[in-house]
Amino acid sequence: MQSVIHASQRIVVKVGSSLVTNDGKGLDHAALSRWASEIADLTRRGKQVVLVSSGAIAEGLQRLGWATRPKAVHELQAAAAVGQMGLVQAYETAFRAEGLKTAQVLLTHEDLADRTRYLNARSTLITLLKLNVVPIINENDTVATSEIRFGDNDTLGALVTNLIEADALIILTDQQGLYTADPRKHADAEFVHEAQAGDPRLEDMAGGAGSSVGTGGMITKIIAAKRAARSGAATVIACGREANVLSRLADGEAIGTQLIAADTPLLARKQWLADHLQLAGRLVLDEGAAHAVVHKGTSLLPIGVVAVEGEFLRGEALACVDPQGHEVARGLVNYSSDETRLIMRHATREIESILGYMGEPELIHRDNMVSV
Ligand SMILES: Nc1ncnc2c1ncn2[C@@H]1O[C@H](COP(=O)(O)OP(=O)(O)O)[C@@H](O)[C@H]1O
Ligand SMILES: N[C@@H](CCC(=O)OP(=O)(O)O)C(=O)O
Repeated sequence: MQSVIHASQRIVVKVGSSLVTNDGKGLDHAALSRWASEIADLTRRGKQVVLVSSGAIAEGLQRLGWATRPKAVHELQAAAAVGQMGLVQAYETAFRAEGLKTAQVLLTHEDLADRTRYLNARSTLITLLKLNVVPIINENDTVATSEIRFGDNDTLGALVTNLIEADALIILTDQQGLYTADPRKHADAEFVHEAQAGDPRLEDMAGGAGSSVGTGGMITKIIAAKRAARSGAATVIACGREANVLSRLADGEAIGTQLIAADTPLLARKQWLADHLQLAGRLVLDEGAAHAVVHKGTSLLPIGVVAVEGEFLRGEALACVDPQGHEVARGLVNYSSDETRLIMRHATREIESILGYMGEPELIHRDNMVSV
């Protein structure tokens, strides 16, 4: 088995808090220098690399002399703001020693949920890569509140992978990769060398965070791989403490767990629809409409809707659920909630007589809808 990284041109590398801060003991400058030198090696091979780095909160706690992680969000945000300074300073120094420039990019979920800001973030990142600059990305913790957070940087790494249509996502952590159970708790857990991203059995193997500073654990990495696969990217989960891990992967050495993308990549706009929208309500579809949307890829017509939940405006994102309540699709609605309540269960030709005007014939057009 050869690592997919060998043939990957554009790569997102994510490093977790436990690695970056030496399990919360303070920035691991030696590790940062190693990764910088390996990323420089990758760029010399013609690859483009984006780094998603955690560690701001853990480093902030250390700098502020706080022994325990506070619960209050504003204190965590303050710690992140302090720690982020240390983080970017350390990366800038480490990459400068390799002759590479860095750029700090802080993102929130809202930035990616807004189509214009999403496209701006995409073109900025691609411009930086063309300029041979290494973008260093983290969540903008200072402004992100709980409802709008990515929550963990594994998710952020996957969304950045989709955003720039990278070929691969490498998640560096404190384990060799994925085991059949958390190796900290199960000494007999077996190593998983390769699997398909999105295989539901992987989610049963993965547990929560292993250290006091990591947040997501293995489960967020497995879900990140599933998301990255939506744009056709493979994910490698490997140990960031392994010598020359990135260069060896680029040589083709099969280290870590490789999660291959099986599905055909979704079109960029559909990926954005699937991942970045905050839902404003739900439409309950009848059996026939749910089947047509999922299996035939058709638009959703008002006649197939049996119930409307929530208050929303034209253009907002809605979940479409089948009669059993399972989400089958999501998309951008052409009518407000009040209008939708009036036209649901009616044929398209009746829209004009009910509303007094005729907008689009579909409630959600197939181009603005994605099955989930
Ligand atoms: N099936 C599994 N295989 C490997 N590690 C697992 C598994 N389930 C849970 N873990 C835990 O996930 C931890 C890595 O996640 P986390 O602590 O969030 O690190 P990071 O800061 O790198 O994101 C490991 O240290 C390990 O204890
Ligand atoms: N934005 C936060 C990220 C926290 C986080 O997701 O950490 P991890 O699980 O170690 O990747 C920080 O920099 O502290």
